[in-house]
Amino acid sequence: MELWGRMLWALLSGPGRGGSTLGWAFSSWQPQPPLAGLSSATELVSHWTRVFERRGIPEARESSEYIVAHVLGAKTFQSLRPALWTQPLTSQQLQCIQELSSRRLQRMPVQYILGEWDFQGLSLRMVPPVFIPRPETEELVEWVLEEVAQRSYAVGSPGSPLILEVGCGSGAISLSLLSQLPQSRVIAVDKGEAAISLTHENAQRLQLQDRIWIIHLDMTSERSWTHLPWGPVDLVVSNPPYIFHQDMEQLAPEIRSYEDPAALDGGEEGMDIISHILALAPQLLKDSGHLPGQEADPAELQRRPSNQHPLFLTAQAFPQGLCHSETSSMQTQLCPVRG
Ligand SMILES: C[S@@+](CC[C@H](N)C(=O)[O-])C[C@H]1O[C@@H](n2cnc3c(N)ncnc32)[C@H](O)[C@@H]1O
Repeated sequence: MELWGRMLWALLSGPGRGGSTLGWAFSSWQPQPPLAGLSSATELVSHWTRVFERRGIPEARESSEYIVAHVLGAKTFQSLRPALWTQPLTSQQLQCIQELSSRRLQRMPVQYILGEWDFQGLSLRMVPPVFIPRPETEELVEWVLEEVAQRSYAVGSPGSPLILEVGCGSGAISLSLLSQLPQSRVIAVDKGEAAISLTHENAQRLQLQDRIWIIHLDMTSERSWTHLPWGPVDLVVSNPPYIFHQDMEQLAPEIRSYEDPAALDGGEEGMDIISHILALAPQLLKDSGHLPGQEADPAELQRRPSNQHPLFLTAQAFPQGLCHSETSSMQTQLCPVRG
């Protein structure tokens, strides 16, 4: 995950921002002949690190280590048995490393190249263009877990809490919550067909399909909320599209070329989806009387220099309403203020 923390900054900095020197590496890339003379994992990592560096690929060493480790059946290079570092690779392995590395030269994110990535200890399938879960989103899961731990529905009550996730993407948030809250149920919605299909696949893969209802739904459509199964919910959680529309062009090639723009583009003020969620929350939440977000002034949210607005709302009243706190250059959070 450390890779992502650093890689993400590079990705979001993008060309022309933060002194990035990156350009479109693949424009000049040509298929390369087999790597005669290179045979061990260590040599291959060094070779591809140099190639990536020369082509301005971010996280050159980490990228090559992940690729080589993956082909050798490990998650990280460090977790490979030391004997494998120096052992000659088969020609099939060499070929495979070359193919995967060529995708990295085309700026494909490592997560898509490997086809899987860990989130909250779960191994999730990753398929373009479904949004790759960011490490910051793990914090959102932690807040929800903290919140649930403080509420009575956390203990012993089957089917509780009932959680709605708006924009489930790969299913990262929903499935993490299900795996850590064995009594909970989740309704996961997304307007992207690829996202819905990947959430289904990840739910099956993790054997969590029995407690999740996955719905293909555009949450901005009028009729959308009349057909929710299981009635009003205890919690609404979302990591909605969050990039200001005018910043979309500035995104790094990894994001711009591979991730679904609909997962990123939050409209002119970055608030399109979040405003919808706040408006709908009284209908969606149990104890519909009180929406913790009522005190959140959308105008104030819009003034925030945010790139990301993860959010969760609960059915319980929080007298102090919502606070906004920025934990990194990447995100603004909405969280309940506790008394
Ligand atoms: C930033 S991604 C978050 C994905 C996932 N929750 C995560 O954190 O990895 C936002 C998701 O919201 C979905 N989305 C965007 N607009 C939507 C809408 N109007 N209704 C439902 N889902 C939407 C996108 O398809 C995308 O999967």
